[in-house]
Amino acid sequence: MKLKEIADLFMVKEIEGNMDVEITGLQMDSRKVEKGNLFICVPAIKGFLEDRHHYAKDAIRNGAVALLVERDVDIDVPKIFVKDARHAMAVIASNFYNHPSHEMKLIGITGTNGKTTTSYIIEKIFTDYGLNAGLMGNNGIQINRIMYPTDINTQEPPTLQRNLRKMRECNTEYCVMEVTSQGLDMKRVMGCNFRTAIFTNLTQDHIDYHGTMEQYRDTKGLLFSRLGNTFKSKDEKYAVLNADDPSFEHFRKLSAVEVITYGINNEADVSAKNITMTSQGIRFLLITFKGEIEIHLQLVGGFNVYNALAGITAALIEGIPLENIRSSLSLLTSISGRMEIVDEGQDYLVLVDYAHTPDALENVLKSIKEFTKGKVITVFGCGGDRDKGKRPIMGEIASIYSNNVFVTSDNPRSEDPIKIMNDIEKGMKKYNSLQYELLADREEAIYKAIKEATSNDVVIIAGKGHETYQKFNDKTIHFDDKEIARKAISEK
Ligand SMILES: CC(=O)N[C@H]1[C@@H](OP(=O)(O)OP(=O)(O)OC[C@H]2O[C@@H](n3ccc(=O)[nH]c3=O)[C@H](O)[C@@H]2O)O[C@H](CO)[C@@H](O)[C@@H]1O[C@H](C)C(=O)N[C@@H](C)C(=O)N[C@H](CCC(=O)O)C(=O)O
Ligand SMILES: Nc1ncnc2c1ncn2[C@@H]1O[C@H](COP(=O)(O)OP(=O)(O)OP(=O)(O)O)[C@@H](O)[C@H]1O
Ligand SMILES: N[C@H](CCC[C@H](N)C(=O)O)C(=O)O
Repeated sequence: MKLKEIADLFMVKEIEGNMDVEITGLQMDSRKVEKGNLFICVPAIKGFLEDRHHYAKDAIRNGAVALLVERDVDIDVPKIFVKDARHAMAVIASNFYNHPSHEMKLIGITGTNGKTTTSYIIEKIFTDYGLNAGLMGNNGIQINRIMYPTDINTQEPPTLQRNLRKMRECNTEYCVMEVTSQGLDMKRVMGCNFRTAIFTNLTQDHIDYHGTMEQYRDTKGLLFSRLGNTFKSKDEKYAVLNADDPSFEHFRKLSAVEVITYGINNEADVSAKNITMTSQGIRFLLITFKGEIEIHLQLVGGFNVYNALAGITAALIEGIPLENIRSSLSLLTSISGRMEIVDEGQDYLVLVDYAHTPDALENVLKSIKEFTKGKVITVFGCGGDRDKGKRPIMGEIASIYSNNVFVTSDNPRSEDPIKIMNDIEKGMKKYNSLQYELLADREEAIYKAIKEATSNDVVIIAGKGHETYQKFNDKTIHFDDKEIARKAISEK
């Protein structure tokens, strides 16, 4: 694509230099620039990103041939000046890759918890039905059933649109994408032609970024308000909303498209009745606008009924029969790092889960309480450089529902692990003759928790799920909760 064609995408802009240069790709990280790229100078955002204008020189040195900027930088190369580089980046990326989201059906999932789980449920049902479905989210990018790693959940437009194009080249018909609140705020998915937008739930997280819960909610609402406001189109769009969530009405009002609801307690188009839970899974009667059927999930945790209902609704929209949905759900075993059982033949249950928000931890512990005959032993920590407000709340939740708690480290990043544990401890209360210990070394905490377990107990290792690293101020080390748990069980 010529630089001139890129400049012509904007009404209000200034240009400087030769617009005839050929652009080979788009980049917003000077370290990743390739020869012939356009380097996009996005500004810093809420203290989360370094201002890319500072890296323009590095980018040119590394092979970039032109710059998109919000303000002038003293480098003599062709430049396009725009008012909003993030908006421009989204427009350019979609155009550069020839709007791949218009050639497939895009399903976006937003909410505090349950995005990854719901996306896997959808992918399973769709794939079993013979549809080619890709995934984009926290666990990576899956194209033609191969998972590629990512360092970010909702990707920046140059990577996101490139990956959507790759998916199209591999005949992907559906892309199921996790859409985070930061992603929406940073305009990463602007221009993506979503067919279905799903809302899971809204509880406290990321207040460090958004400032207040209202702002966090309003940002999530963008996924629904941006779905469109016209009905003269062949590709119908749908908002799938959790009728039981307190924010339901807010999102319903924002949606101009058809709203389809799911829920358990409030009236909904897709609902579950007669729910029974064990440590092996969940059974319920599914009631939908297409009929009723008994569902058996091998997933553990009552909250997974909501994730299943959201996924089922997305499948019903695409006309997948109830019998196929039932069969796929019965075959879905655990999802990496989500209530995943670590089984070394021991007579107590060990679960690795990704609960890193108060609501997730509470739901997980409540669910465990429902089926545990013995003690609940919890290992968890809170991330450094993330919402500090959730630390004491999670401390209190862990103390309410556990018999033993090992507070430990979960990616301390630039913070002092001891300080994070102390923040958590402020919320801990001596409920039910609770015993707890602060152990910064996560491996030691897991070993002690497993040593403590006896027959019929449950050890829940929360917060890191599928992650295979631990991030410290000065280094990132390999760390895998499942691996350590397996070792600890077999060495016991
Ligand atoms: C803090 C932050 O947002 N970092 C994002 C950023 O990484 P980065 O390394 O470029 O970060 P930076 O702070 O701008 O730069 C760090 C250093 O890199 C060097 N640098 C930086 C830029 C450059 O052009 N050249 C360059 O040399 C400099 O030495 C600089 O000091 O740009 C990367 C490429 O897009 C992102 O992957 C990465 O997101 C990280 C992983 C992140 O955690 N982001 C958060 C805010 C986020 O978006 N999270 C949500 C998840 C929410 C959820 O799941 O609930 C998400 O959607 O992922
Ligand atoms: N519907 C739900 N309601 C509440 N908690 C849930 C729900 N689904 C999952 N959880 C809990 O949240 C954790 C994270 O689940 P999942 O990865 O599916 O969510 P996510 O929205 O993708 O999270 P993140 O944005 O942080 O990646 C799970 O390990 C579980 O503890
Ligand atoms: N996407 C979330 C994941 C948090 C996972 C937890 N293990 C942590 O590191 O805090 C975040 O980056 O805030």
